[in-house]
Amino acid sequence: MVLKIEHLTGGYTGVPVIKDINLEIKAGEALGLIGLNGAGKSTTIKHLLGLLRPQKGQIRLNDIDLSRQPSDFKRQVAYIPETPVLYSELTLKEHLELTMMSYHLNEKNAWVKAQELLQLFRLDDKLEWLPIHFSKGMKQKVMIVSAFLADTSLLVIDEPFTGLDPLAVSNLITLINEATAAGKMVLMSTHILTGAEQTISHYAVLNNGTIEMVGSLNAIRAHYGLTEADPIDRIYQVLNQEQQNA
Ligand SMILES: Nc1ncnc2c1ncn2[C@@H]1O[C@H](COP(=O)(O)OP(=O)(O)OP(=O)(O)O)[C@@H](O)[C@H]1O
Repeated sequence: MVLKIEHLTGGYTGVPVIKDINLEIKAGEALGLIGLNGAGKSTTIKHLLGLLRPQKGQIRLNDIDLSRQPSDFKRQVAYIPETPVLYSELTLKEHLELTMMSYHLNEKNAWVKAQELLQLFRLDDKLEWLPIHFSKGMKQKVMIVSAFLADTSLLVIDEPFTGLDPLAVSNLITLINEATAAGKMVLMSTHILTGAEQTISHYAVLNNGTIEMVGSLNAIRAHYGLTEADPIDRIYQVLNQEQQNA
């Protein structure tokens, strides 16, 4: 399996927000999408989820083209949004049943996996709860459980670490590492670089709607003139300086 984003130009109106984006994620790889606020990370993700129509370019998972076979493509993709999206009238159990139906999962096998994930995130005794009873972090955990339950080839994760306690962060990192070890692909947008390095194989830096570079953490350090002693988050200061000089 390979995800290919080729010459993607798009956005919300006629004026493109992202321009000529080229990205590739192979089986077993986790790509970190980084960049300042407004750089175009969420817009790229919205295109990848089929929520926005490209002005130019294409997105393919192997030979499945998103614009031509949207249902086949979307069945291969699970998404963990930055802000949890839950139906107020559905219990946790019903949310998981919805995931099982949407992804055509075998219910018996899926419940075995669901129980493991629920236990990991300490939600196993909350199956009858409605979203109103959940804290922000618990809602985020429901999104995580649903996404890993879906067992798709590609996992798209937007700002995964905000709002989670350290135990949940550590469990999420373990799950992502297990997914890539099993040959799945991950695209993760994140501002929190410390910690992300435990899961991410390479990074793409978005700056003002274009990909400025793709590479390992060391390649990024070299590109932006950072030394090994510099905290990796220093990259944001360099990007900010670049924008001010432009
Ligand atoms: N719904 C929208 N309609 C019009 N323009 C939008 C919309 N959402 C975002 N934009 C614009 O698109 C550009 C890229 O925004 P995007 O949300 O992709 O950035 P981001 O890199 O995800 O930022 P952040 O780190 O703040 O989440 C910004 O200039 C933003 O103003």
